[in-house]
Amino acid sequence: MKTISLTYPLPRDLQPDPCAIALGYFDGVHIGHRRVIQKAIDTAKMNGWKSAIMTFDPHPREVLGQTGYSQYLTPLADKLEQLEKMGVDLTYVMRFDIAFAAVYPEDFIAECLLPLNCRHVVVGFDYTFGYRGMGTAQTLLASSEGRYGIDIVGPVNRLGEKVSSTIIREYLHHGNVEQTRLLLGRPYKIRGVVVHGDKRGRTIGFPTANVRLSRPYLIGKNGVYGVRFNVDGQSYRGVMNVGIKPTFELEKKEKSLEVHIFDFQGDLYGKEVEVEFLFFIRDEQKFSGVDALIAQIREDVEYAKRKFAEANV
Ligand SMILES: Cc1cc2nc3c(=O)[nH]c(=O)nc-3n(C[C@H](O)[C@H](O)[C@H](O)COP(=O)(O)O)c2cc1C
Ligand SMILES: Nc1ncnc2c1ncn2[C@@H]1O[C@H](COP(=O)(O)OP(=O)(O)O)[C@@H](O)[C@H]1O
Repeated sequence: MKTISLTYPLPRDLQPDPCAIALGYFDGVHIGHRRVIQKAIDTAKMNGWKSAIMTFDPHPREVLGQTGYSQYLTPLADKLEQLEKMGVDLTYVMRFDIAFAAVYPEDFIAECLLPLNCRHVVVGFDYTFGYRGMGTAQTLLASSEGRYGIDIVGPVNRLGEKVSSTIIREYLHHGNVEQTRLLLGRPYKIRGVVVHGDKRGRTIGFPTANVRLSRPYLIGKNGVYGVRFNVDGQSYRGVMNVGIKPTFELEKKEKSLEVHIFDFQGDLYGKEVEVEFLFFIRDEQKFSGVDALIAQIREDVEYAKRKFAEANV
């Protein structure tokens, strides 16, 4: 997949091949997004065009000063990875800045869309674009003048609701990672690097790989999770604590992610790893002492092993 970064106004020397393009922010690349993206891929294939995506970075809400959008389900690099996996030929990453936010919908079509040589545009039914989000699928229809075809993809529903990045974020805030998995079509996954912790893990019999996030991921509810831990091309099962380790009353109340990996021995410091959230086990707790914590971690491990075996994940 080719990735092209664009800023508004677009350069004049673009001479792209004809394409079918899907428009959207696509945080998470969830099953609703996939329907839109797949439509562009299929239309491109049928017509001998390139399949293309136009996405934006950073999130409009981050730029327009609304809160709550500095953490993502798929930070840009993860989004690109998912799009590539789907077989998209070309992704345009449009920088979302103040100048771009002020572009009227009709000008967006004339100045940002048509220069990309798009023959077909695919959007979700509730997609909005341009200044104050005033542009809709209807605007695209009204402005096409036969220059491009349009597909408007209807809502994809799951678990009784319209699949959306917002609802997935809410699920993560409640620790509902199994529901998240259904809506994403894959487990929620973060990437990071293993860093040094307080070296306490090994003294309590449960060494933990402390994972420092490489990208701005949304981390949901504090608590203990059953996870898959991927490193060096190998995949392991394990349990992860997300939280501030209240038992130890540490000065730094920073959120940490620590994975105890089953059937693993070795040194992981400095390694790039992936953690997939598979199921929630319990809330993080403050224990009366280390012995109570160790007893509980033993139970967590037993529970997780049973659950892994039952679910075969
Ligand atoms: C499965 C699991 C569950 C944990 N649950 C808690 C908890 O509920 N409360 C808590 O204070 N710490 C909890 N911890 C964190 C331990 O306190 C932590 O792993 C230990 O302090 C080691 O820290 P270190 O890696 O910085 O040396 C848990 C750790 C694991 C692996
Ligand atoms: N089964 C295991 N799970 C997690 N880490 C392990 C395991 N076996 C060995 N390790 C190594 O031990 C380190 C964790 O030991 P720990 O005492 O908890 O130290 P730290 O406080 O630096 O995390 C990991 O970063 C990794 O290099």
